Amino acid sequence: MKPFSLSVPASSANIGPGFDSLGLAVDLYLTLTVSANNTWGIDQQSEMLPAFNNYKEHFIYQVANQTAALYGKELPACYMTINSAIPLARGLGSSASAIVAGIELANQCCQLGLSSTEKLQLATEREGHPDNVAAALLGGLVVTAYNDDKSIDVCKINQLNIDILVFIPQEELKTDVSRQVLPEVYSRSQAAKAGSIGNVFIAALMNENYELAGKMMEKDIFHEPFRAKLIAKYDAIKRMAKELGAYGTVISGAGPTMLSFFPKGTGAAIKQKLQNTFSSYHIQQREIDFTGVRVETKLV
Ligand SMILES: Nc1ncnc2c1ncn2[C@@H]1O[C@H](COP(=O)(O)OP(=O)(O)O)[C@@H](O)[C@H]1O
Ligand SMILES: N[C@@H](CCOP(=O)(O)O)C(=O)O
Repeated sequence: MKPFSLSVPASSANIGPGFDSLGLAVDLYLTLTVSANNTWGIDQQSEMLPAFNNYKEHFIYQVANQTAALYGKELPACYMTINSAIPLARGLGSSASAIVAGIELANQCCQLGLSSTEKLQLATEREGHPDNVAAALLGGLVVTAYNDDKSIDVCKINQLNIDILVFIPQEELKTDVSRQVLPEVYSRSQAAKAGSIGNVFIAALMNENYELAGKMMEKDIFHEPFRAKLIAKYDAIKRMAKELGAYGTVISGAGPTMLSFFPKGTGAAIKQKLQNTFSSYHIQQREIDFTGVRVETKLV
């Protein structure tokens, strides 16, 4: 096996009304450098990454091992260096990136020849929803549907002429905890309204009508009203971002990170003003990653 490296972007799911459907790939990366070895070795170079005692406990190894086994293969022993700039449990898809990395690790090490569709299928089954994993795999803004037969339909939007700010707090919020506050059922009128808001949101983005898209972003019915209470400065961040010209501000994924869309070219100056007010948050301007997972075999 030739040495290779993998990089997988972070992702922001939902973007307001697209609960479990929309995902936006952002330029924070999980990276793996992998080479064949006599025994397994995992070297984590980022303090953010979760501690482990034995390689068999490592989440990425487990996903890779399970993927290889599904295709009747055994994962060969590797030495793997892992780095990450994706904060854990903040609503930026760290678990989705780790799942995509594990699947790609097995794909490369065992020469599975998996297609994008197969990778998306495996990753969605592991994560439970396709929004983050589709963005991490494909890049861009993905619009997904997870069908009753477990197949996934996906469209990718590559044209977004906006600046993006993310507000990352110090506190973690696990996705499973943040899903527990959501209702099991919605009435027909709520579902119809929530669906129509999502439809207008995507149509407005396609028309580059960002004012309308921003208005729709902030009208979600599926999850934001229930999760807002889990985020300390939810209302204050939305209010100030709007005053400074944001099209719209939403919870990133299951939270607690928030994300704003701003007119192109305005993000950098506005970021500074917001950072001065919300000093407990790490506010970053991020770019959209339009590529998704990358594999590089020409290592120096
Ligand atoms: N690179 C990684 N290596 C190992 N485990 C990871 C990695 N990234 C994420 N995880 C696991 O996923 C958990 C976070 O998942 P989750 O609660 O869904 O939050 P999010 O995906 O929004 O960051 C972490 O606490 C950790 O258990
Ligand atoms: N659609 C999911 C997205 C979770 O994203 P994460 O980045 O918080 O894992 C949800 O809203 O629960």
